[in-house]
Amino acid sequence: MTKLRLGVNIDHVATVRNARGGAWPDPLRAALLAEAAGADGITAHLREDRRHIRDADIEALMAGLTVPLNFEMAATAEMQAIALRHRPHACCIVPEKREERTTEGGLDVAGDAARLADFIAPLREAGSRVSMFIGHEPAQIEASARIGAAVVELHTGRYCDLLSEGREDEAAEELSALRRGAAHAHQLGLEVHAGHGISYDTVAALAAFPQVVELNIGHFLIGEAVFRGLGPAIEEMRRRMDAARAPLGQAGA
Ligand SMILES: CC(=O)[C@@H](O)[C@H](O)COP(=O)(O)O
Ligand SMILES: NCC(=O)COP(=O)(O)O
Repeated sequence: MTKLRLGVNIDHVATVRNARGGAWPDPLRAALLAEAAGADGITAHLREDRRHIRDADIEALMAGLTVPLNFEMAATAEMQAIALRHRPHACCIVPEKREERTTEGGLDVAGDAARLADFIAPLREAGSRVSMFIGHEPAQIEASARIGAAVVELHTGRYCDLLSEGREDEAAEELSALRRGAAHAHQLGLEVHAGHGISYDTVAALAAFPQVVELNIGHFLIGEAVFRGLGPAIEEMRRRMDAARAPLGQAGA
């Protein structure tokens, strides 16, 4: 059985660094600490506006990491050239708007399938696993499979927001839709990941989806690190993931 992997997103170490314009805290140092605490991979999103991660961070991560890098990128020519230069383990194609506070929704793969098929082909040929960051709608999942993506990452932000707002019935509906989406994607031969906004309160329900093999978690962990340290914050997330997975017989497998 496949172990549920934890990808730690270190974007918001860079957010803190950039607030003062210097070099501290260093995202690579955070990534190496995350590795030591049991992260199976590191995720970093090089936004077009460079609001957190910068080009030099990607270079440092590529040179310094021993676990795989999941490079989050918009479907632009600039980002494609950067990905082809670095050839990260994975390229996750995300929608991006400069005016958004965070990634607001999933990529419209169904509405832009021909362009995205052409866009991801060189990334695949360069050896990166291509992942589409999408919502749980069947049309988006089916289009991701059709264009040749290896992976889909389901956007869990709405579920996490609804639960933290106490809107439990709506959260339960969203969770069911995510569960159906994970099963549908798996049936189509896609590897299934999930991420965005995941916290200690929301991780168990998502880790319990048997088809999900990777969770990418960042903002909550970097915030929690202020209180308990990055290593312990990650170890507690890992413990909760394994506990949720144990009934499926997949913990530590
Ligand atoms: C795609 C995704 O979910 C993450 O990369 C997230 O977007 C990073 O944080 P920001 O949205 O704050 O840049
Ligand atoms: N792709 C989602 C991710 O990398 C982490 O998102 P968040 O936990 O920072 O919201």
